[in-house]
Amino acid sequence: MSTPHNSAKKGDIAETILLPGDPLRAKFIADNFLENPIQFNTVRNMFGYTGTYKGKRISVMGTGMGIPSIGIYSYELIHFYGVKNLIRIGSCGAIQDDLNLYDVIIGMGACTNSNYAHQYNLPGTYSAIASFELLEKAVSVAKEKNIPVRVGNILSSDTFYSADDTEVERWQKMNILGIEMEAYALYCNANFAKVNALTILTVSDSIVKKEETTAEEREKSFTKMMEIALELA
Ligand SMILES: O=P(O)(O)O[C@H]1O[C@H](CO)[C@@H](O)[C@H]1O
Ligand SMILES: O=c1cc[nH]c(=O)[nH]1
Repeated sequence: MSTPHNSAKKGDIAETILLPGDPLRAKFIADNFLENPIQFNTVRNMFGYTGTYKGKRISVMGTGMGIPSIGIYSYELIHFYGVKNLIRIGSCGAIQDDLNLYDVIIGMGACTNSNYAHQYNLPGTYSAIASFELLEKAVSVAKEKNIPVRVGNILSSDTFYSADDTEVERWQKMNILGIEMEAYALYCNANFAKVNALTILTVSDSIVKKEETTAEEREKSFTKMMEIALELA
């Protein structure tokens, strides 16, 4: 069985999967961290691999950028491939002054400016939250590895380039730590299906301090969040 976006057969994908936006970050993880990785997807160059890490079966696959893209991939992983633990490992723009490049953030919840949750026809707004089980485990792995993490609320934005240059300040006042573009949809899909999801982010740029990393650094050097996520299988 395959889908329009994934050529994997049922059983090719592990119950736990790491989900970077960038498919080349998925390849980097397979090449550098997985034992015996086997590639299960190349459709649209959205590379996906399954291997083992410290003897445990785990997969990694790109999701592309933005809510519609991760919405498709995570839905298929959950409903067609039986994936139970979905861990996004992404980059984000920090919007608090005390966050620096390469800091690791765990998204306990995600706000959004997207309409993704309208599909559920809820009589109110939906708070998209992470799995407590994965969150607790990630925090304890980070402590064991001596990796400082900030746990809090993030923003999944539909825009990378916004027409409104005053909006960041308002999210900042609500104690949002960083802005990325996928977690909200991942959390909606996971909660709707009653499976586990978590988002771990590395600060790739500071929107407030006007500092940024390069594209190559975003692909290859965000290893602290990868080391935490790999232990969650
Ligand atoms: O580095 P990734 O995981 O792609 O995450 C962030 O980077 C992209 C924008 O540059 C968006 O996908 C955003 O969420
Ligand atoms: O979505 C994103 C990702 C990284 N940096 C940003 O400013 N936004």
